[in-house]
Amino acid sequence: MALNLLFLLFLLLPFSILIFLAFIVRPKPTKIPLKNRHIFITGGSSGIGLALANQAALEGARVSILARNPTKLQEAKESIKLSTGRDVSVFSVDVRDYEAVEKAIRDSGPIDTLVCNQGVYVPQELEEQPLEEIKFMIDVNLMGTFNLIKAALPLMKNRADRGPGSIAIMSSQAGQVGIYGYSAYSASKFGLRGMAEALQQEVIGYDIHVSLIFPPDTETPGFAEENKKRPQLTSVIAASSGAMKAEEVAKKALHGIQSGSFIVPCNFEGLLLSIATAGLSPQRSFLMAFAEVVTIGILRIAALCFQWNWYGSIEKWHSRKS
Ligand SMILES: NC(=O)C1=CN([C@@H]2O[C@H](COP(=O)(O)OP(=O)(O)OC[C@H]3O[C@@H](n4cnc5c(N)ncnc54)[C@H](OP(=O)(O)O)[C@@H]3O)[C@@H](O)[C@H]2O)C=CC1
Ligand SMILES: CCCCCCCCCCCCCCCC(=O)[C@@H](N)CO
Repeated sequence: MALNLLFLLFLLLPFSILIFLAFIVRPKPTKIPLKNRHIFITGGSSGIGLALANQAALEGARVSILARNPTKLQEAKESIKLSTGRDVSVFSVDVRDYEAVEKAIRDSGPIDTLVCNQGVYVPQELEEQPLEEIKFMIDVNLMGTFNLIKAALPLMKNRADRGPGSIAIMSSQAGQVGIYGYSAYSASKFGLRGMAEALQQEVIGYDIHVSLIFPPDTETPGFAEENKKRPQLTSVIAASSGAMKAEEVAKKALHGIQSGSFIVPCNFEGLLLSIATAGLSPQRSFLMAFAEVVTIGILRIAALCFQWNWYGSIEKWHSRKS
């Protein structure tokens, strides 16, 4: 009996510690507003970025968008004007060009929320993929985001009494788990996570909150292109998490950004994936921290089942080929 009680206490220990900690370190919930504040969205002329720009404009934000193609930017500007009645500023810039990025950010005025959403994806097996394509993804997705943040930070830090700021980075579920055909793309997105974890520690003192967004496959013009040449196995494995509409992803992303969450999953599978891969990333919500701690074990089992299933598909695919 005494032994049973001791065992029960032992089991309850992690929960008791958590509840105790909740009382001392109660994290204050941040609300990072959009209304009348400046949000700067890269890749804002298409897909998820365009949906983000639209919804932010609807919420009363001052919106700037940046992308390369000026025609697509103009079309985006007109479509946002039509659906929200608001004017957005457009900047035709390649994120790989640091000087041009710096100039656009300076010209756009003080930024409250920077959304680094530009991204390119060309899936292929590493052995077949030309090095130029690998470098292209690393340069646009990872280095481009370094360029943006490096240019924006000095100005974001000195926003003088404008309330909390935010830096949001568009990753992908392929930035939480490596997927067949995505060696370069996953590397670029995993890289963003390392950067974001370090950056959050560096900028919290200026009341700037970093958010990493992890969408599954999302119906966008870029995805339609990708789908034409995606290896079959990539599609089979990615299907484990279903597909979303750009508007749904944008809605989840804006909600995550406004609540100052570090990890922002977009669908149910994404939530499980985020807990299974939480690692040492920060967590502001006590409720989520609690959920993470109690479900992590069972989610590791689920993760292994997914992996076994994926390796099964890979094996089947090889035996069918030979
Ligand atoms: N769709 C999906 O399935 C998923 C997408 N994501 C991520 O979401 C983000 C947006 O994807 P999605 O909406 O599908 O993409 P789209 O291809 O539809 O749009 C990409 C946007 O980025 C811009 N862009 C691309 N390269 C550059 C560059 N070098 N400099 C400046 N702007 C650039 C494009 O404009 P332009 O070409 O004119 O420069 C366009 O506005 C990406 O980071 C992607 O990795 C994550 C998970 C799933
Ligand atoms: C513990 C339980 C785990 C639960 C489920 C795991 C499912 C993982 C699926 C990963 C899908 C990756 C899609 C990437 C989409 C993308 O980025 C491209 N379309 C290019 O933009």
